[in-house]
Amino acid sequence: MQYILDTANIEELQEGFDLFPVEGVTTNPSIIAKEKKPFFEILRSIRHVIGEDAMLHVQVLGDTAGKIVREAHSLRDMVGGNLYIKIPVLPEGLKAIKKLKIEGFKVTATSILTANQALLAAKAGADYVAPYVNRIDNLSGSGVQTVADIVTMFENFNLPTKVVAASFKNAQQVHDVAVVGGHAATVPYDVLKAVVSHPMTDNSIAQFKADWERVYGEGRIICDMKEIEWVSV
Ligand SMILES: O=P(O)(O)OC[C@H]1O[C@](O)(CO)[C@@H](O)[C@@H]1O
Repeated sequence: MQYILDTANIEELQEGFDLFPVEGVTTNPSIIAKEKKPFFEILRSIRHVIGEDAMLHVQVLGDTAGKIVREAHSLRDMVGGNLYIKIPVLPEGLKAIKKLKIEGFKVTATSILTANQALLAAKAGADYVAPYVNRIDNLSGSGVQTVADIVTMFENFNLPTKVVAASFKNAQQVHDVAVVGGHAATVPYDVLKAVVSHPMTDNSIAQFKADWERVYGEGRIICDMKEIEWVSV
């Protein structure tokens, strides 16, 4: 499963890309608006931090296929790199996906709440579909089951489209999406940190350190000959 960071915050992206095996970034208008800076300035800063090869998924705002296609062209000109145009899965969005795929754009279909919507987006040519796990859960549905259904549908019909599950609020949702074969998960940075953390891991490390320090003093191993000899005495 690919891990993607769901944030436009530059400090989070610098730290997240430094520490974690993340392969890209997703944004949407709400995530961008939180940063309170000019749109293209934010996107260019993100591209600078993550490099040209990492995926950057950027959502359009247009409500007709024509407007969406024009926005996609501007994004390609102004941001570039490994760019995915995020398009909401409305009828005009499906039309835009078909047009943009003919022009060679990479596309992520977003705002997906049902497996039916995901299948239509895949048939239109989307590279990724983004079902909203937590928002589905909040409507008494099962976000994870929706992801599982989409994965099954794509397998049934041999579709190359990948599922990038989105809208996560906790680590268990990320776990469950991986178990059902979601190809990617786009997660806020705090959720990604929750995925790696466990209190017993911290306890174990504290215990190792205390045991070491009781015998050897300062807790460190440095790999030059002097230290190795010292350690092995
Ligand atoms: O429910 P939330 O946390 O607002 O998430 C909505 C999701 O929509 C997306 O735009 C889909 O890619 C993500 O950026 C985000 O995870």
